[in-house]
Amino acid sequence: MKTLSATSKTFADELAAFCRAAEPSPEIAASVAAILADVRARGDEAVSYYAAKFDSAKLRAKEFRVKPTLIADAAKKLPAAERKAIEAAHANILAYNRKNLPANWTAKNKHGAEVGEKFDPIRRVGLYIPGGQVPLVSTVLMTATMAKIAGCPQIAAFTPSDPSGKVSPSLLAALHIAGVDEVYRIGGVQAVGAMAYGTTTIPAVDKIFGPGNAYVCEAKRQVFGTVGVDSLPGPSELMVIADDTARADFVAADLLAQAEHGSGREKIYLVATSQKIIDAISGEIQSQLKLIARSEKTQAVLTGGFLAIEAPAPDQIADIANYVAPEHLEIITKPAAEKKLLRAITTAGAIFLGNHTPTALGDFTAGPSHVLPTARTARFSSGLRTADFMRRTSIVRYAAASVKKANDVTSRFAAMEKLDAHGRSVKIRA
Ligand SMILES: NC(=O)c1ccc[n+]([C@@H]2O[C@H](COP(=O)([O-])OP(=O)(O)OC[C@H]3O[C@@H](n4cnc5c(N)ncnc54)[C@H](O)[C@@H]3O)[C@@H](O)[C@H]2O)c1
Ligand SMILES: N[C@H](CO)Cc1c[nH]c[nH+]1
Ligand SMILES: [Zn+2]
Repeated sequence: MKTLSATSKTFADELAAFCRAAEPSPEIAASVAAILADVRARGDEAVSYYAAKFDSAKLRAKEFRVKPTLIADAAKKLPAAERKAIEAAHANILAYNRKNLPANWTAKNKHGAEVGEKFDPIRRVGLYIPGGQVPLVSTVLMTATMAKIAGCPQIAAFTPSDPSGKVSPSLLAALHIAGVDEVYRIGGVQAVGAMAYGTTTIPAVDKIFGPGNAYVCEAKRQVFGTVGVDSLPGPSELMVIADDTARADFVAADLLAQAEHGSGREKIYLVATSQKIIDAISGEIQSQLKLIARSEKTQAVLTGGFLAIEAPAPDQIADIANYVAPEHLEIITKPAAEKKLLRAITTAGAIFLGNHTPTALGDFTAGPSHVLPTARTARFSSGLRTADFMRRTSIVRYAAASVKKANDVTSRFAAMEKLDAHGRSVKIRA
């Protein structure tokens, strides 16, 4: 763990350097570009090659797609307790995301013409469901649910298989419950390439959704333009802002939870109002680390990806949070400070308030999607929601009376832009 004081002269540079380490390195960018180019050139053959190389899975093209019967079967055999959990989370996610379904609208402009917007589902969407370290069953619900609410007619999901070609049965069951039956046992950059360019067996999608490790995230960045991408949700991040009302054991548990994801590039930040609080939480982290499974990968994040910052003043804390733009932000402070911080912090992916709101609730079941921007991209993008699965089209209708009212304005613009034919096309109707 690295500890900084927000009042030190070198603080801004040190914080910037720490954050830069979350961005994809030139080496990652170059290797991703090479894989994407190969998938574009060789299609299925390249997808098979990289599935063998990175996932040790020997897959022929005709085996990429998971048979729909296998997906339905996984749902049938799902243990009752797992079904109950998936259905309960699904209900919350559905309810939350139905609220952000955009509605068509029309209004009259100053000329009396009709103007408005209509929203349509994107025709074919691809969902990336991470599965390199562990199968993220919840990501199925956090993406597919919104695609369904939006009404996307074609939804294809991609997730890496294990070396024997198997995909987690719980993940397949979640896909069935969410209503997705086009599933490919392909992950990583090769899955993003297949979604973007299409192959003989995998039709290209119009937009790619979902989180992934640094390679997957960089691949999405590189294919943007050929296809749409939702945002850049990469390795998980959490910043906890804690004063002396924060329970050290709770904060430690939450930091360990996001460090646990295991790609090795996760980032955790503790911003505390005193060194005493940092010490108490660090002590808790060390004792709780002994209690969790897969602790070596978590330990690696604690060593290289954990930054503690002592910052006593709320303004300073808000500046730090706005700079880092963390994927998840927990604010565990006295009510007055919470109110101030909530107003001043404008760039976090998702905010969790108080001692009883661990980020894991948002990961699994609270309602908003856990697909959230990382690596400072929350400065300009937000978490996934239903509208991301839709296209918006503006609509305009002038009648003879309203076009007359617009003629003066359009002829002036046509003159300023020296575009005579533009002006004439309105004048001829006025
Ligand atoms: N920001 C979010 O919204 C969000 C949500 C959920 C999960 N996550 C993050 O998603 C990540 C999931 O990572 P994961 O690794 O478990 O699964 P993943 O499915 O994202 O990536 C696994 C794939 O990466 C590819 N890969 C591995 N090493 C490679 C290399 N050297 N070169 C090229 N490709 C390589 C392999 O093809 C493998 O199938 C975690 O970091 C987690 O924190 C983020
Ligand atoms: N914390 C991840 C988002 O960064 C979401 C997740 C899924 N499963 C567990 N956690
Ligand atoms: Zn998580």
